[in-house]
Amino acid sequence: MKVSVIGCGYLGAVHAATMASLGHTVVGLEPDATKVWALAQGLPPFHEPGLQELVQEGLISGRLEFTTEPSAVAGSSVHFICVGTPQAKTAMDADLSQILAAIDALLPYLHPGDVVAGKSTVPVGTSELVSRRLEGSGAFLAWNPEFLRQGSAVSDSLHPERIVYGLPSGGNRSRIQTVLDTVYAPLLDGGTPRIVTDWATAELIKSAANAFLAMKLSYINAVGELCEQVGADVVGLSLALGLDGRIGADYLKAGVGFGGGCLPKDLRSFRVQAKDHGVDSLEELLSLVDGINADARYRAGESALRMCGGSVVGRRIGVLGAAFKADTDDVRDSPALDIALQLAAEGAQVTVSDPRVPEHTWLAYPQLSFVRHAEQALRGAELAMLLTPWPEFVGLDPAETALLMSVPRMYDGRNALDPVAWKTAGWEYYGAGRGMALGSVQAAH
Ligand SMILES: NC(=O)C1=CN([C@@H]2O[C@H](COP(=O)(O)OP(=O)(O)OC[C@H]3O[C@@H](n4cnc5c(N)ncnc54)[C@H](O)[C@@H]3O)[C@@H](O)[C@H]2O)C=CC1
Ligand SMILES: O=C(O)[C@H]1O[C@H](OP(=O)(O)OP(=O)(O)OC[C@H]2O[C@@H](n3ccc(=O)[nH]c3=O)[C@H](O)[C@@H]2O)[C@H](O)[C@@H](O)[C@@H]1O
Repeated sequence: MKVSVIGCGYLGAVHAATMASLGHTVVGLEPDATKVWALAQGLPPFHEPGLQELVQEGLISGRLEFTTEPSAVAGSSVHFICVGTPQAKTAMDADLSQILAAIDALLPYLHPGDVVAGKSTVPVGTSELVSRRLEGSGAFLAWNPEFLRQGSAVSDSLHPERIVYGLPSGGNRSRIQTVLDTVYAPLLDGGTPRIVTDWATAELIKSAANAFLAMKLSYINAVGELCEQVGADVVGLSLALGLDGRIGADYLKAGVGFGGGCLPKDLRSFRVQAKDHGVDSLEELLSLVDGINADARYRAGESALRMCGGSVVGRRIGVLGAAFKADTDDVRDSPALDIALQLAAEGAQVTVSDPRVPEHTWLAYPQLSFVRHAEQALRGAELAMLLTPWPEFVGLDPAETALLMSVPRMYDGRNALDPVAWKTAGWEYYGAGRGMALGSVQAAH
């Protein structure tokens, strides 16, 4: 089947390459000529494990191409909409301008019977809006939200936990479902559960999923704050909670809070949706989740201040990590970057190290120094802050690293280090949600 993917950013580039690997002929449409050039060379413009190989396989097979030319989508049976839905610049709701522009650009090339499948994360009611725009084209609309995570996007796409179709009511429903079943046949045949529902439910499934993950994270971070107050250890607590199958161990790693291009903005968009529809209780719940998350970042800065004796003015701080999580180069709404900026604003001399964040990112932050390797960030520093748990940071040798520092102090914002090993090597160690607790976890089967 020929399919098009409209928007080839973090989601679309992975979706295009995945579709090609499932055997489809794929055209990826992207207005950013630099991204198209890179993708067409088989060199994705961002770091995502396994993506380069998948894109190269697609290009070599002849089934995958990238273009800036909208007419190239003509003849595709399914058009996947993967454009951005960022938070609006002056409000908390989602900015749908990329979606509407993408649909308008698609209209001249749609044929009756084509399926337009929205994958972007959108507020409830967007499908209704988009379907009105498609009127007269003869194309059908499905909302088919995506659940992949950056850093494991390729395997998440090839082995999804579920596939959701939001379909219109009426006679064309089964026809659209058949088309999508054909697209996803290799995954469905492999046993991936498929949920078929209406547009509004599909839209809400995605918002509710991201908000639930955010809620779990803010819950454990708030409990972590209590742990710090009473000298308890949130890491041991999380381990014990996670062994309860009803709770589950995922999204219980306490730290500096969640970030990225999706969880924070989707949480805020969901807040607006709840408020707009008069569900104040949900809005209040989500608002607390958002507030706890902001607080987790703020508390990291406060801990740094405390560890430096009450002021960071002129003090050298080495920050390990800038990306919002490991295995991505993405700094959108990154807690690490936010905390580094907070400390620079307090007067600290902050040097940030990240193995993947592209050099051009730093042009926007002249108040920070940037280096590629941890050693360069930590040399002469009196506080180290581990804020993104890249393996190269987690694997640092505490004794050797202590020699780099003017004072060996570690704030572990991800609880990724072994506090006993670091303290034994002479470090003052402080973990988010565990304070100076010596790692009280002992698990045995
Ligand atoms: N990043 C992720 O892991 C996931 C993202 N999502 C959702 O997917 C959507 C896209 O997110 P990202 O890929 O992270 O954003 P992104 O900003 O990396 O990618 C969006 C791409 O769309 C392109 N674009 C903008 N206007 C366009 C137009 N009119 N026609 C064609 N392309 C256009 C942009 O140039 C950009 O390359 C968002 O709604 C997001 O919430 C959903 C699941 C996972
Ligand atoms: O809509 C999206 O774009 C995606 O958003 C998230 O994926 P992603 O943003 O890639 O990252 P996550 O792995 O969910 O992590 C989000 C944030 O939570 C933090 N986190 C995660 C887990 C944890 O235990 N503790 C923790 O602090 C991460 O460091 C990161 O800052 C969701 O997990 C995906 O299902 C969803 O498709």
